[in-house]
Amino acid sequence: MAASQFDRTADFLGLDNAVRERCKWPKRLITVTVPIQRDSGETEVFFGYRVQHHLSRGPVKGGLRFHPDVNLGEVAALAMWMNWKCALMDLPYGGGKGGVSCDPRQMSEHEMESVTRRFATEILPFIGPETDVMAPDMGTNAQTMAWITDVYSTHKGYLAPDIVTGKPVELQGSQGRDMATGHGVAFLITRAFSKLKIKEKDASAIIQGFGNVGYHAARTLSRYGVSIRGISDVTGAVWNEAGIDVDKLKEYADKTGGVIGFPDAAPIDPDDLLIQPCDALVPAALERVINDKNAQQLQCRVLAEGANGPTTPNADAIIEQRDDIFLIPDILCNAGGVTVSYFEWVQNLQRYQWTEEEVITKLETKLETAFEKVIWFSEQNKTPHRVSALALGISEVAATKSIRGLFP
Ligand SMILES: NC(=O)C1=CN([C@@H]2O[C@H](COP(=O)(O)OP(=O)(O)OC[C@H]3O[C@@H](n4cnc5c(N)ncnc54)[C@H](O)[C@@H]3O)[C@@H](O)[C@H]2O)C=CC1
Ligand SMILES: O=C(O)CCC(=O)C(=O)O
Repeated sequence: MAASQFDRTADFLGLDNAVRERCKWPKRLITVTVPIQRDSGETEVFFGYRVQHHLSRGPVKGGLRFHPDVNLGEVAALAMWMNWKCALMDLPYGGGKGGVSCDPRQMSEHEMESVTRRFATEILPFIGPETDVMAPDMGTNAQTMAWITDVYSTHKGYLAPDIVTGKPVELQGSQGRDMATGHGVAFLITRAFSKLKIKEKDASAIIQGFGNVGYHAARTLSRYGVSIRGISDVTGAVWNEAGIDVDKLKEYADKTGGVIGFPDAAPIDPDDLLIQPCDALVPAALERVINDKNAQQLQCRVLAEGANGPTTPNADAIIEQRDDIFLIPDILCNAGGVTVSYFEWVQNLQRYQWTEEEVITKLETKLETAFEKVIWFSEQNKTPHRVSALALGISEVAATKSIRGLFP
């Protein structure tokens, strides 16, 4: 998907073949084995990956994912998308992504810590505040980043908070990073609503995924007055036409392990959830969930891609034919996370902390600028929003590579 989106956009931009090839292929693909002792006493070997797509504009930046489906190809695609996202947001980074193929739902806290520390140790030679700065993604969180900070700092002999972002605030993490991605998704939905003349208090939303991105998107949207009708996670989906109390659902899901069984909403088939009428549909979990089977049936006004790669190219083609869906493409929609990660890195380099208000104000300014650029580009070039966002990101990277030149 990432490669075909790149090819389509590079064709549109008419990229010179030499630059095109240099933009397309990842610089480094690192695969490591991650042996740990499980609580049972048995040894298990996991596979871990880090892909550093390019370092032309600065260190690579991107999350670390723990999920059973993680593989080198997926991580490479996610790293490629990070390139264009960072460039679209005007952040001085290349794209990176990492992951360990493991199932956090089947692991104790101690086993998670062992996997994290061993993975960090294995990739130590390849990371650093000027080369590769990781952050949380699916299945990882602020605690994971704290363990990586500890491994790296112990190795260096001093505290190096700038080695990762998305750390706990107690360890010089940034105010606002935890909510940044979901808050950004919700903020951009309001920008799209304003273009479509939809009022928040009359609007409804459906959210797939109730983790970091889904929960904070739901929470912020409901604070704006949007009614959250349906929410799903790995345990199932729930529906309440009158609106779900997001804080209550969060309390319930934390206690029981998922949304299913929430007493103030009815169960609904997770696939059917995506095709219910709503003003905003937010896929905030997995890839390829909007595909050629359901794209024609979507009944949303705004499709806000909180997840990376939730829409297949076939579904894109269908959505482009429909003029009733306003797409906020992933590299724009979920860019709030990496933007506040950048703010965190800047604060860490300066050993200085900003307030939450400063962080969120700067975040919204950056998101608004990128959003308006994408809309402007689409109006000028009659291109779909995804192509516009990719074109803006890819052309920045191509320009950097061209001007730096190539050693003969
Ligand atoms: N955490 C961040 O700051 C950022 C995350 N993203 C992307 O957002 C997506 C979600 O990431 P996080 O919220 O961080 O992960 P997370 O691990 O905090 O939450 C993932 C959620 O998805 C749910 N889920 C898993 N399988 C599902 C299924 N089959 N149906 C419905 N829900 C399912 C899980 O139960 C969980 O609620 C990923 O694509 C990630 O790459 C993008 C930008 C930044
Ligand atoms: O915060 C970061 O550095 C990376 C976030 C991320 O992995 C993403 O935007 O997909």
